[in-house]
Amino acid sequence: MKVAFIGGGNMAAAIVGGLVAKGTRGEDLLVVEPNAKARATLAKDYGVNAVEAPGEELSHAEAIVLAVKPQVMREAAASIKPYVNRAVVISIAAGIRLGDLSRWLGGYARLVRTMPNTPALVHAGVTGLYADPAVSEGDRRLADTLMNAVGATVWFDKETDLDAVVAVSGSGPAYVFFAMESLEAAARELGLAPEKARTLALWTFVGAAKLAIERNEDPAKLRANVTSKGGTTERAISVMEASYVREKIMEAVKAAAQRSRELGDEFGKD
Ligand SMILES: NC(=O)C1=CN([C@@H]2O[C@H](COP(=O)(O)OP(=O)(O)OC[C@H]3O[C@@H](n4cnc5c(N)ncnc54)[C@H](OP(=O)(O)O)[C@@H]3O)[C@@H](O)[C@H]2O)C=CC1
Ligand SMILES: O=C(O)[C@@H]1CCC=N1
Repeated sequence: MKVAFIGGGNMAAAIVGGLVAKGTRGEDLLVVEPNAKARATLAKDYGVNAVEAPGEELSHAEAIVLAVKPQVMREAAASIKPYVNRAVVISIAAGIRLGDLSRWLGGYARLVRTMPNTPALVHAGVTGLYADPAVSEGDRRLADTLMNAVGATVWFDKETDLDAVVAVSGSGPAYVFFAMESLEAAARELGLAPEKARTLALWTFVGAAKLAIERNEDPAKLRANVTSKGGTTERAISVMEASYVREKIMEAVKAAAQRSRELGDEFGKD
């Protein structure tokens, strides 16, 4: 599959890296990226064709992934408009609505809105996808194949669900890293050596996630299995509950979804 990326930043690099590691040839990937250093890194690391500005070669792509910030999506869409005629266009931007994107592309309708996440780089991503009911099965399959190469895919029936997806799994890795940082910091405060603190914190996350996935059990049940009556976990959880940690996490995720809607309002205007 020939795929072009508009924007070669963090998320595009994660998807490109994941695709190349899975066997996609770098020469089948084109990245349009204004930053010379980012272009050089992508070309060196993955053997992709990296160019400064869109040109005729874009019209050979089967899929074009729009991987720029919501703030510059309108400008990026305008820059590729002359070359969009046979590709399915896949946006990974938070907030930007397909109706706005279609308008910027002169009424082009072969569009899929997605929300991937950075673990795509290690084939452990998860991507939420939405397309208008009029989008063909073939175009959906193409978008699914692309994102499925770097992790799991989950389709949604309502475009507004993508604002929830960005808040949960798009931004989610940052919440997990935040929790990792906190566990590591606590380990250090308890007197453990830094490298040992990190090993314990990281493997605790890997192990807990692996257990939850492989056993397919409710996390609440798995938590109960760790929590001995009158023991250490019970004490820790009681501190978290007294501080409303669960409620705060839920509040934070809802704030992220609200920000996604705001990005759509702010940067989707004409
Ligand atoms: N990071 C993440 O975890 C996730 C991000 N996303 C979405 O992915 C998109 C990109 O995010 P991210 O990769 O983090 O951002 P980055 O800033 O890392 O990457 C965007 C890249 O696009 C370049 N760029 C700017 N304008 C244009 C243009 N007109 N044409 C081509 N390239 C351009 C930027 O160059 P310069 O820096 O020089 O401006 C930059 O290198 C966003 O819309 C975000 O919502 C989705 C899921 C997860
Ligand atoms: O923070 C952001 O806006 C982007 C979208 C999801 C992850 N990063």
